[in-house]
Amino acid sequence: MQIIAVKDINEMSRKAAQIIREVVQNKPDAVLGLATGGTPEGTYKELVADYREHGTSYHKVHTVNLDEYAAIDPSDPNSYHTYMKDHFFKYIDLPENQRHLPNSEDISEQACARYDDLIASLGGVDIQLLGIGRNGHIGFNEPGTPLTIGTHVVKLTDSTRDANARYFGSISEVPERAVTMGIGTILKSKKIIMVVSGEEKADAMSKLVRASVPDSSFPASALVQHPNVTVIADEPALSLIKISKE
Ligand SMILES: N[C@@H]1[C@@H](O)[C@H](O)[C@@H](COP(=O)(O)O)O[C@@H]1O
Repeated sequence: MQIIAVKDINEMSRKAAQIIREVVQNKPDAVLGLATGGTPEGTYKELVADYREHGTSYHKVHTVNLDEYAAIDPSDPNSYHTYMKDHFFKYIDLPENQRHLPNSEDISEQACARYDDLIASLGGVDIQLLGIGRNGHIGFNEPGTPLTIGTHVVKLTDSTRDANARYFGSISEVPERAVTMGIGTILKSKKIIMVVSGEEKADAMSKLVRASVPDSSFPASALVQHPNVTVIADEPALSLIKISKE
């Protein structure tokens, strides 16, 4: 796991966007695994700015998102379908039928399996963008989730619902379940980049750096098994870790 230490969220976003842009430039029909949450917002802004300035095209790209709330209307302002449209898709030339998110309305096992099949049929994810939850979740793989499974439905923990209550107004409005790529799905990606920003992630970041074996009580630790992971973390997120300046 390579760790890139940056000053702040702006530098983190520029770096992450640069890595994603290079993948698309080298492979115009790349499959991009995308994430939501507050942390990647700046990454999408940078990619949109790059699209406008340099015309990096997405017309052959497919995107597959990590997760979506269960039983939420895709047009709901808090759905991840809406998030992706508002932060990225509406600004770029990515055709609508090449944007894929987990089905929020059909959360059957078959629908989950179909999502993994779809990813496989596209040739797999070339680069997967990840954030991290305060409890170490990736996607919506909460602590305790087996580290080998594919796309599935999860019951969200109180910590995750509390962290996302800021979007919904109150915790009671936050859906209780979500559909997420499993860690097994995520680990099949050819390259993974994780963006981590802010002091509230410092504890998770220090656990991640110390992780040497996959441990389902801290899902992000599964990444130690993957050969191509880059974590871009800012100073506040790294505040509990001593990094040599030499
Ligand atoms: N499902 C998303 C995750 O994919 C994301 O990584 C996490 C952290 O979000 P934030 O970046 O807002 O802290 O939030 C949600 O739970």
